[in-house]
Amino acid sequence: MASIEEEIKAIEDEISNTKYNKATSNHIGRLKAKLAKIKDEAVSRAMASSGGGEGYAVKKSGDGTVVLVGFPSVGKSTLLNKLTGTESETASYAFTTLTVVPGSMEHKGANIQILDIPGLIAGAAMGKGRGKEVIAVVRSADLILLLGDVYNEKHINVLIKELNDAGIRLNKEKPDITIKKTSNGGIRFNTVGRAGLDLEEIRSMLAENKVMNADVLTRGNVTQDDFVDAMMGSRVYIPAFFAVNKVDLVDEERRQEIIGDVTDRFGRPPIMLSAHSGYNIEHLKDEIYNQLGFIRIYLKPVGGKADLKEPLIIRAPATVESVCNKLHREFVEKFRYAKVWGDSVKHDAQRVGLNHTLEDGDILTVVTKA
Ligand SMILES: Nc1nc2c(ncn2[C@@H]2O[C@H](COP(=O)(O)OP(=O)(O)OP(=O)(O)O)[C@@H](O)[C@H]2O)c(=O)[nH]1
Ligand SMILES: [K+]
Ligand SMILES: [Mg+2]
Repeated sequence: MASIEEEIKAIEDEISNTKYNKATSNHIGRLKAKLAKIKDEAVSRAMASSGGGEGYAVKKSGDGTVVLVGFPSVGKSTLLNKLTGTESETASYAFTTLTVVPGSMEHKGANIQILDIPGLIAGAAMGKGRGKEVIAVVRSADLILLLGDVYNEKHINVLIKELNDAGIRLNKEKPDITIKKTSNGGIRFNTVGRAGLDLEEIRSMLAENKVMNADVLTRGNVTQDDFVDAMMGSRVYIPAFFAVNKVDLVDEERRQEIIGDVTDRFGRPPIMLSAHSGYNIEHLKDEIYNQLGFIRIYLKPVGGKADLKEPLIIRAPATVESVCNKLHREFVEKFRYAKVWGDSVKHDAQRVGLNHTLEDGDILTVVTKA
């Protein structure tokens, strides 16, 4: 019997050797669904049997959490220390860091949690190295900082593949797909806007998972891969960017070569860093702040003046409810209504409810029951 690796390889080969067209689309969809099933099973089996037990319990804190992901010894801990003043152990040998080390960075009024973790190696999604623990932490990130160094930028594809195998989708919106299993009636498919898929393809993919009856709703142009992800579940969608450390060790020509390489492989240029010399560290802080998508909300007590000096910092999209939750849980429990001045409303002092979405610079008053 073929090993799982061989089975996976055979399906991957068949998918890439089959041209996608009307005649083959159902078959390809079926293969993709089958591949996802085998891979997910292999991953959960490997994870269940690999050591490490509990994983690391790290409480998220602050206004957003960034996880530093990279091969051993690219300088994750050195960078954490530089950004946050933490003292995570650093050394020239691989797997110096064996747990999660949290630090916190103040930038432009935001309090950002940064997590330093053990190095990630090929096979991590299957539990290799500290894969099990590392993947669990990465899945909880609000933002992933992929870190390489000047010697290994070509391996960026390995990082992306491991995260992908672990169900982590980078820089991608979660596709809008609802699959509701039913007890009869076959597959019913509704779509809002131009659908990327047709009923037959959807039927083939679901059949591979032994789902014969379901109501399916998609919005926008979704692909087969998106559909398989929705069907399998447990996928996370996280923004990420790439930085290359230790640029102090190479000349300008090599730097340009690295920038070209990463741009080709990742689709966007990296931030070139030196955690040792501090080169581009301020730029990196700005990038982290921007990528987390913070907005500022100015709070105005009932009958008082708005505090225009110290806004509340929160990630977009933010509703009145999420701001209330950040302030104190009583605000939600005793909520009557809120008043808003700013871009998110048509007129000043507009009354809104908990599910109103706020915009950067809004002024907010929350009125509670006595
Ligand atoms: N030249 C140079 N060396 C660096 C830089 N940043 C880190 N290093 C060195 O690279 C080595 C590895 O650094 P660490 O911070 O331990 O790397 P890590 O990614 O945390 O490693 P693991 O925890 O083992 O995965 C150490 O010897 C650091 O001093 C840098 O900007 N320039
Ligand atoms: K190291
Ligand atoms: Mg380390």
